[in-house]
Amino acid sequence: MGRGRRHRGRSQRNQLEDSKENVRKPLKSDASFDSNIQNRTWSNLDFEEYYKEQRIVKAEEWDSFMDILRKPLPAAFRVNSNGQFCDEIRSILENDFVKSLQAEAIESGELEAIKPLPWYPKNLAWHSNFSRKEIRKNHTLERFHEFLKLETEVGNMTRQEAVSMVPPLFLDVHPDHFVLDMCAAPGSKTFQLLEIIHETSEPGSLPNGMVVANDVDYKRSNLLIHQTKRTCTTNLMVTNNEGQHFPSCNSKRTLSIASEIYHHTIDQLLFDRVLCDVPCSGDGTLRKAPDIWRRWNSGSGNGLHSLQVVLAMRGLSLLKVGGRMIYSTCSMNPIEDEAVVAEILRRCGCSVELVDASDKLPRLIRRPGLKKWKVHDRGGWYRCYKDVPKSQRDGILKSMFPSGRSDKDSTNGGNSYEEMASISSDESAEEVCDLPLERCVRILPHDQNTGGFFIAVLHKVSPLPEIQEKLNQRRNLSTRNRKSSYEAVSDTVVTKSEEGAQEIVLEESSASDNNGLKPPEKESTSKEGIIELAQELDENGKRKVPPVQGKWKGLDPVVFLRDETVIHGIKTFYGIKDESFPLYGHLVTRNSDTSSKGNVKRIYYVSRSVKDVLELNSAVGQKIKIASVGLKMFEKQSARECEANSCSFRITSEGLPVILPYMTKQILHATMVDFKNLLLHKSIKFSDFVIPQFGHKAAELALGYCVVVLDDGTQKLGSEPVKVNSSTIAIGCWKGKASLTVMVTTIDCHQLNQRLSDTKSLNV
Ligand SMILES: C[S@@+](CC[C@H](N)C(=O)[O-])C[C@H]1O[C@@H](n2cnc3c(N)ncnc32)[C@H](O)[C@@H]1O
Repeated sequence: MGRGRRHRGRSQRNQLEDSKENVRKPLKSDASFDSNIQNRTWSNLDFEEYYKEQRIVKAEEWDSFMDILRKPLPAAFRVNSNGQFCDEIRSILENDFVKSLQAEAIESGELEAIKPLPWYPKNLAWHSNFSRKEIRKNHTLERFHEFLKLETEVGNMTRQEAVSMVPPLFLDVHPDHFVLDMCAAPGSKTFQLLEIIHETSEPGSLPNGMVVANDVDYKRSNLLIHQTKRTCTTNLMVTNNEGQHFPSCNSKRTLSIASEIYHHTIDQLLFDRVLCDVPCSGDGTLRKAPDIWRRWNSGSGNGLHSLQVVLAMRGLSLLKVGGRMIYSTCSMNPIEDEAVVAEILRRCGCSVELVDASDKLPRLIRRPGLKKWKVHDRGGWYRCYKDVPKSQRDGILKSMFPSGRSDKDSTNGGNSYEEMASISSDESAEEVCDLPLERCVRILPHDQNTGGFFIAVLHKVSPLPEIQEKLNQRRNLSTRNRKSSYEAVSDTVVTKSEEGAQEIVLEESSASDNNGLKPPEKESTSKEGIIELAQELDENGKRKVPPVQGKWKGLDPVVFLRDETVIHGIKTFYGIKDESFPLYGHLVTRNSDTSSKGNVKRIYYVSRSVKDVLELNSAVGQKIKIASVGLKMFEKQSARECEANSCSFRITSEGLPVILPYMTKQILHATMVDFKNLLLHKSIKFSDFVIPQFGHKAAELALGYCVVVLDDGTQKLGSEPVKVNSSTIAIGCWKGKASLTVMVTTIDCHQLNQRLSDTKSLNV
């Protein structure tokens, strides 16, 4: 059991393989050069000229900087802190692999042992540096590689670039926070955020907070959904809005008739924390994506600057006063980094502060943000905006310069926000920004053998200036049509105006297999499909609750399951009491036909926080485009299985850890020997169990889904809920007429069996 368990179907694996950028290939060592890579170009003169001119490192460091960029990136991975076997895995890394590899390194003088990242808390993140050739030659490395492969496959470990692990650690997330991850796919940082949200939760208890993981790109969101499945969380909503237009769902502002009909407890969606990890040119990832050497030019950074500004501004609008936002990129380019931060500080005036994060993660080597830089395009270098010819001003914006001023601004004195930044006294010299940009965090590859990264921590101290809110809206509108060089942006979905809140679009949409996710399509604009809720009156002249339909074409609607027969059937069969684990109001489906005779196949459980946001979203006319929500907890059994019992839904592997503490029926307690036999043989006749009483108890259960809990001596048998703690091990099984059959994937059975063999402390 535990959060680490999940199924992984073939189609999902194929999707993973099909994915393109930013998604790691499964466990081929990053450090391995195959002949293909060796033949690639590992230089780009424009890149060298650009960064020399920007002085991102001192002249005497230049060679070390360039040398490391041409070396492959060490593989980095994290032990999932919510995984059930987190402590065991860390101990295997520290005591088994580190020691064996160190001994061998001393003997041969060649190998570098795997190492924990010194700045990552609790020794939970590691990196290793070896090639495939070395794996083939060394038995311990081969064993380590297999271990990493298996633990990643079953969800106990995650591959993630070291520097990409930093932003969630700077965000200071608490379990009761509402967190928005604005540009979230493929989801490695979302995974970390969820781990923090769940950090202090006892098994079965749900935190008050939640994460909204948004990404405009449907395919990449699908990867995120797959990746975060392993967290077994009910506190996640995956959305497909454009970040710069992410709705705040202000139900007070929208004159929505729907808000009279839908009950909602929060009246606006504001966040305690926002992670704004924007699309960028990505030259900090050169070591893992050497193709960038060939493609690099200064235009990509310039082309993304304004999108990055509007994304960050929207993030700040959605942030609660007192909240914190991280702006981050994996680019080393000041136009995408400091220039964006300077522009948002100018726009927000005193309402937003740049936080000095130098006391955070003291062992992480970082450099201060730049205070001066220049802008480059095909026409050459510009030191200030007034040098930019009129013909170039479409592409080169004044916000890209350290002062953020045009010539005209400086003669007129600028506006009150822009006065915060000034140009140096010598007008003809290079501009220097006097905002405290040194508080930004630059991570350079040669400092600790990583990729490059940029982070700014922002604190909202008061509401954004009203004028700025209006400007944001105008700028958002104008960027809506502007083409960005980032390919994902070309996929933008046209969103509706505020009036959309009054409309519900009646679009036919059928059930899909992936929590409502289907290929992306535009929000439906079919006129025939739109009905005004005001027209929907019943025979007594009262407004009827509208039929729930999908507003977003291509995505199934999220519908609360209200069917008493289904809910009662589940509660009775599994012995779940409402007061301990409320189902009503927390179950949703992605199919508008929720009658018991209808074709509801999957039922998702949502936390209280997610429920509140869903209700608010209904009230404002479904402005949030929801790709996936909650945790798949129940799945319809096959027709033959259904015949067997009164409840036609079985519990999913990912749902089991959450619901098990509240189940009082369909539970068996097995000794180690019978438990291991089940994992090994998958199906065992009642008469063949080693402990005959176990076989008898199994035979007495109702036909259908049941749970087998490994008995560690602490369980009281009877109708009490199972005493679940972090070391409880349980699997879902099918109780047939004569046998018990395991309903867990082969790889999960294998991994669990191995873990049980390794864990000597368990009672056998
Ligand atoms: C640097 S990646 C994010 C990586 C992610 N935070 C992680 O840790 O796995 C940037 C993401 O922004 C998304 N994106 C691009 N334009 C966007 C927009 N206008 N709104 C929201 N997401 C956008 C891209 O699809 C891409 O997945």
